[in-house]
Amino acid sequence: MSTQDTDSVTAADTDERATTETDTDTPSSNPVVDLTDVTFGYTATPVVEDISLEIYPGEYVAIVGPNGSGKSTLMQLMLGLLEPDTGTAHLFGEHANRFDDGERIGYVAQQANAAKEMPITVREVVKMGRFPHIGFGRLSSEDWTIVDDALTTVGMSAFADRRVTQLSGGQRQRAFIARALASEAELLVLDEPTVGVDAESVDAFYELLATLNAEGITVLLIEHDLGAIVEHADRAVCLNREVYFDGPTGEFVDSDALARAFGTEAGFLTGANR
Ligand SMILES: Nc1ncnc2c1ncn2[C@@H]1O[C@H](COP(=O)(O)OP(=O)(O)OP(=O)(O)O)[C@@H](O)[C@H]1O
Repeated sequence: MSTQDTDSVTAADTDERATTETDTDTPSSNPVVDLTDVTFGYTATPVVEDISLEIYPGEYVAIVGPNGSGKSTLMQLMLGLLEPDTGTAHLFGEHANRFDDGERIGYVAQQANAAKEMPITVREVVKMGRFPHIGFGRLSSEDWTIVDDALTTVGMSAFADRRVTQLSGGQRQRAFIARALASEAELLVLDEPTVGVDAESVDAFYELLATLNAEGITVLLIEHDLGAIVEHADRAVCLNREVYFDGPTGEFVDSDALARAFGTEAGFLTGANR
């Protein structure tokens, strides 16, 4: 979904907006992520080069590309965790800095890195989602309601008191999505969220993402499984240092971008060589 409900906006509302000098509402057409001519390298050789792309509220975008093609780097540039060598990266209309927008962004890191050693419970993980709102103060009863609602949404209420180290991969990912929901994030960023998650849980996981996206949350993910991307995401950005394709997922698999970006891997990815 990529549009917002504007039916309820009356002509009077529109006039008032037009004449209000201190209008701080963000128009729905403003991009959440806005990269312009971004080039970045860890050394003198760029790993992403001359990337321009915009992601709008409500979109469901998958970044795809072969190993080492710069996907995670691009995501870090989008979030302001890395600074472009040249070009600009904006997040919610400002210089990208994930920490300035902590409450608006839910970041779900790669499964392999997430919570491996965290000796805390699921509820404690989800509670962290409230920290951008309350600092290190105590959670109010309203905050706890938000935490419990987030646990319910991801189907993890029954596991609330279990340590995250004692969860399956899929359950752990749900716990981290619940943390993002508890922070009332507008943008959910997921780096290979289904790595290490069993096949059955993967389907349920994508259903959850679809539900959240239908509720208006912008979803941006890195995913290796092209089948999953075509089935679930609306838009694919295919990267191999440069952008090879940016458009509807349905058009991606049939485009020559797949072969150009992935080379001989392409047949395996689409199942042609299996
Ligand atoms: N911290 C770093 N220091 C130096 N080089 C790095 C660093 N992180 C990544 N690279 C290199 O930059 C290139 C792009 O890496 P990146 O992790 O962005 O690719 P990716 O598409 O996410 O890969 P994968 O699909 O394997 O996770 C690779 O050649 C990688 O070796």
